[in-house]
Amino acid sequence: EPAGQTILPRPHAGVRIYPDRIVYGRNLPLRPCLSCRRRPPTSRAESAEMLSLSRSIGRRCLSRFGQSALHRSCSSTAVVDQEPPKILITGGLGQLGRGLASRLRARYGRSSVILTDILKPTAAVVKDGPYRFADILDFKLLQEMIVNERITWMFHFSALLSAVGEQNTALALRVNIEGLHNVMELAKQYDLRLFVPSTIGAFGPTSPRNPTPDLTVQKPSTIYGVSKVHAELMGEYYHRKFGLDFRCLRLPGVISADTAPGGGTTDYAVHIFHEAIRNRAYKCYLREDTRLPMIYIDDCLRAMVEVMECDPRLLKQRVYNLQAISFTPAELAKEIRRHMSNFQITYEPDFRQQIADTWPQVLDDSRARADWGWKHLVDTPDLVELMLQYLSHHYEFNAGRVAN
Ligand SMILES: NC(=O)c1ccc[n+]([C@@H]2O[C@H](COP(=O)([O-])OP(=O)(O)OC[C@H]3O[C@@H](n4cnc5c(N)ncnc54)[C@H](O)[C@@H]3O)[C@@H](O)[C@H]2O)c1
Ligand SMILES: C[C@@H](O)[C@H](N)C(=O)O
Repeated sequence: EPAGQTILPRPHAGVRIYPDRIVYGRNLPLRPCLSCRRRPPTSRAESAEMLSLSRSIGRRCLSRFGQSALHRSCSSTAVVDQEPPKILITGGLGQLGRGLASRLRARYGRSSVILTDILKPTAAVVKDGPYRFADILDFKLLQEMIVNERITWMFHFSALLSAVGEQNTALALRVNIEGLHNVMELAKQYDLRLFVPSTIGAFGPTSPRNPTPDLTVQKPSTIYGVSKVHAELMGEYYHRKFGLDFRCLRLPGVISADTAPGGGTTDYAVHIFHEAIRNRAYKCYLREDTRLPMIYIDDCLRAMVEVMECDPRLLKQRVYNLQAISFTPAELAKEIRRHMSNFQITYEPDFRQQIADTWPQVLDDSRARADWGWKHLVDTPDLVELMLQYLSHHYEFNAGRVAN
C-alpha cells in the first residue's frame, strides 16, 4: 500500500460476475450445480437425502456435460462433514496473495489461511487475518509452521518475476528453484495439496505462439521461465513418484487494481491505468503490436480456487494452460480512449520487449475448459471499465483525504 493511502475495497464485478458463489455454515465451499440448479445441503439430514438423490441427478448431469467441475456440488453432498483445509500461502504480499487469502478466508474462515512473506505487513494485512514471516529458503521455519498449524494445503507464490529475475539471476535461482525444492519436499513429507502457479513465460521462442497448446516445446529464454518449467516438471515427477497432489496453472499476465505487479513483462497493462487517470498519458515499454495473454485478477483467483477444490478425478493432467483475454498495447489504449478520449500513448520498447517477443500471444486452454470447467468471465471491455472505475475512485478518495 502506498504510504498514507487507503486502499478501497476492490469492486468485484459483484453479483453480475459471481452469481453462483455461496458459502455455507460449516465453512464448506458448496455451490448450487450450474446445470441442474439444485442448491447444496444445509444440514446433515438434508445432506443424506441429497446424497442418494445426487447419485441419479449427478449421473444425469455428467452424461449431459461430461466430467465437468461445474457439477461437483451435486456430488459434494458426500463431503459435508470433511474438515476445511488449513492453508499456507508463501510470497503472499505480492500482487496475488492478499486477494487469494481474502477469497479463501471468505470460504473457509479467517484463521484457516496463513499468509506469509518476508515483507513487513501493513496494519491492514494484520487486521485481515494471520500473517507470519517466512523466508522460502528457510526449510526448518516452514516445516515448523506446517506442523504447528496443521497445514493441509499450500499455495506457493514466492518468486522473482520475469523482468526482475533477469536483473538478478542469482537471487532468482535461489528463490525460484531452491525455494521450490523446499516446498516440494515439505508438501511430500506432510502430504499437502500443493498449488504452484506457472506462467506464459514457461514457453519460449520455439513454442507455437498463437495458440500455444498445453503440450509443446518449452525452451524459455528467461531464468524465470526456466525456473517455472523446472517447477512444472518437478511437480509432475513428485506426483508420479510419490503421489503428491500437485496442481499447476500457466497463468497469463494478471491485471489488478488494488495490488501492484511485482516486476514482470506484463506489468504495463496495470501501470497504463494508473497513468491514464493521473496524467492522461502513458509511455509503454512494449511495442504497440505486442500481443500477450492477460487475465483480470478475479478470474485468476477464482481459477486457482476452483482447480484446488476440484475433484482429483477430473484432473487429467497436473499442469494446465489458462487463457482469458489477449490484447496489444494499442488495442488496450483504444479501449481506454472509449472512456477517456484525450488519453495518449507513446512507445519506447526496452529489454522487456525481447522477453515478450518470445511469449505466447494466445494460450490454448481447451483442456482446462473441458476437464474442470474453466471459464473466464471478464473480457477486455469489462476489465477496462472495472480498472478505470476503481482507480478513479481510489485516486479521488485519497486526494480528498490529503485536501482535508
Ligand atoms: N502476477 C502475474 O501476472 C503472474 C502471472 C503468472 C504467474 N505468476 C506467478 O504467481 C506467483 C505470485 O505472483 P505475484 O504477481 O503475486 O508475484 P509478486 O512478485 O508480486 O510477489 C512475490 C512475493 O514473493 C516474495 N518473496 C521474494 N523472495 C522471497 C523469499 N525468499 N521468501 C518468501 N517470499 C519471498 C516477495 O516479497 C513478494 O511479495 C508467482 O509465482 C508468479 O510467478 C504471476
Ligand atoms: C506473465 C507473468 O509471469 C508475469 N506477470 C511476468 O510478466 O513476469
